[in-house]
Amino acid sequence: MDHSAAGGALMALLETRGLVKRFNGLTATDDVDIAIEEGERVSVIGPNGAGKTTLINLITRMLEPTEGDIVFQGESITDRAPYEVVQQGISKSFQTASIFPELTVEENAEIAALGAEHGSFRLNFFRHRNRYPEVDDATRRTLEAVNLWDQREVPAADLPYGDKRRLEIGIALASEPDLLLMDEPTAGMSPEETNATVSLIENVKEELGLTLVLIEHDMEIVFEVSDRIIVLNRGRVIAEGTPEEIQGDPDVQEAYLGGVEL
Ligand SMILES: Nc1ncnc2c1ncn2[C@@H]1O[C@H](COP(=O)(O)OP(=O)(O)OP(=O)(O)O)[C@@H](O)[C@H]1O
Repeated sequence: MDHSAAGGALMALLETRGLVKRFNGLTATDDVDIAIEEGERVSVIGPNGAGKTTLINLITRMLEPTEGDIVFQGESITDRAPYEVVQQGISKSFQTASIFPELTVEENAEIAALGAEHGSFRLNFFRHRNRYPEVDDATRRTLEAVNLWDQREVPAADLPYGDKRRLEIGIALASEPDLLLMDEPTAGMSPEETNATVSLIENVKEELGLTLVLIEHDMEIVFEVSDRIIVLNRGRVIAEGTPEEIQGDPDVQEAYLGGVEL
C-alpha cells in the first residue's frame, strides 16, 4: 500500500486528532494528538488512571469519543463500528476472555481468521471448514508466529497460562492486522513466560510486518521493545520520544510519583 501523501511526506498509519473522552465530569482523554508510523513499535505509558486503556478503546471503537477524530490509513474511522475497524486492519489482543476454552488451539485461531475474512463468526463453520483455504493459511501462519502450531490439537483450556496468553495474541494476529494493539500482554505472567512473550513481540514485527502499540507497566519491557514511547498523564500526552529521551525526561519522572527515577 502507498502511504505517501502528495508532496512525498509520509502519512501516519494511525492518527488521533484532538481526541477527547469525558466520563461525566472526568476527562479521561484530553485533546490527544498522536501519530503512529507504519512499522513502528510504540509503547503508551503513564501512571494509573492516565487514560491508556481509554485511548486504546477509543481507537478500537469500543468507546465513543466525545470530540476529535481517529484516522487510519488516511481515512476517518471515528464513525465505524468495532467489527469494521477490525476488518480495516486494527486488532487488539484481548484478555483470555477472547478464547473459547473447549475448542482446540487451531479452532480458536480459525474462528478469528474466519471473522476477518468473512465478516462474522458462522456457527456452521466447522462443518464447512475445507471451503475456506485462505482461512487455513492464515491460521497456520498465525500459530507458527506465536509458536503454538505443535499444540494445535490441544483444547485451549488445557494450555498453561503463558501459552493461553500467546493464543490470545495469536487470535489478534489471525485477522492479519496492519496495526496490533496490546494492553499489558505480560500481566500475570511468570518471568519465563514474560521473556517468551517479549521475544514473541519482538519477532512479530519482523515476521509479520506489523505496527504495534503496546500498553505496558513494566519499564524493562517498554525500554526493550519500543522504538518510541508516548507518555500520558491525566489524559494528556506529556512526553514523546525514544526510550533514551523518555528515561531522562523530568516531566515524566515527575508524573511517576513525583520524581522517582525510571
Ligand atoms: N467506563 C468508565 N466510566 C467512568 N470512568 C471511567 C471509565 N473508564 C475509565 N474511567 C476513568 O478514566 C480514567 C482513565 O482510565 P484508564 O483506565 O483509561 O486509565 P489507565 O491509564 O489505563 O489506568 P491503569 O494503568 O490503572 O489501567 C480513570 O480516572 C478512570 O477511572
